[in-house]
Amino acid sequence: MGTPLLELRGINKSFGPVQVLRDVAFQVHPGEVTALVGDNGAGKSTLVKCIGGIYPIDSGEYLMEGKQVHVHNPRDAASHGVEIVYQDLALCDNLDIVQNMFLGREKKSGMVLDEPTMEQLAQQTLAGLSVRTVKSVRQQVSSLSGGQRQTVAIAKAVLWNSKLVILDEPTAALGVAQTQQVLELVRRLADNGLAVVLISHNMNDVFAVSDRIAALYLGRMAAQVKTSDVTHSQVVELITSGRSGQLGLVEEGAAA
Ligand SMILES: Nc1ncnc2c1ncn2[C@@H]1O[C@H](COP(=O)(O)OP(=O)(O)OP(=O)(O)O)[C@@H](O)[C@H]1O
Repeated sequence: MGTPLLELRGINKSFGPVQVLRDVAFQVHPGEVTALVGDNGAGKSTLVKCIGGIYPIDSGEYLMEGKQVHVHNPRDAASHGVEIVYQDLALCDNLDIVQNMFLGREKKSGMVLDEPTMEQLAQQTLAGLSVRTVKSVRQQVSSLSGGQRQTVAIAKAVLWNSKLVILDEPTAALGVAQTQQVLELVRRLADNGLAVVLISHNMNDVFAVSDRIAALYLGRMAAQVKTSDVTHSQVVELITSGRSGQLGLVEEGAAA
């Protein structure tokens, strides 16, 4: 395996007296989907927010393409090509797809908004992701289905020359067919060369699209394994007890 796109070493994060992340190591490779799994409260969101610059890390190293970087805020993270699609999607219902994709980062031609360029870039991005479910980029977001909204949020994230896209439970609120479409899109992002992190509680989704699985247990990285090397039940064990056979945590922290 080449140099990881993102590598975290020895990450610690506390909120007051509560240590939420302990000595966490995490690697994400370009062209791969890495599933980030763990029980409620394991620390997945906190880890992702540290990667995205929303929470400062207390200690540890953050490397992009092998070089240490300092990420203090979301803008720093974006400058390194990191984009996060949160569960609430942060889309504005009263705006259309183009307006949403460029919200806060509008392109201008002189003093006025460069609508033709933004429209063209939005179309190109959706076409590049082989998205055919959206009829017009001038459609209001309020008129879109849950799956289409997720697609727009993902397209918005890849519009900015991103290298790493982190998706927080993208299929949580979707039906079967829409879940399938979103999973196909997730796979396509990686096949286009992006590094993708997928937070998911759904083992079927994890096994359907991921190349690797990183399992957090009580704020510690229990294991990071190739998906093809493990079974569903091993991953469930890693999630629930931090250990499965030879895999996982050994000393305190593991229930086994
Ligand atoms: N801002 C905060 N202040 C204090 N404690 C926090 C804060 N954010 C998270 N925590 C605590 O950190 C732990 C990990 O939470 P986190 O949300 O990262 O877990 P998670 O794995 O994403 O869980 P879920 O699957 O339920 O979203 C929890 O015990 C939570 O209560």
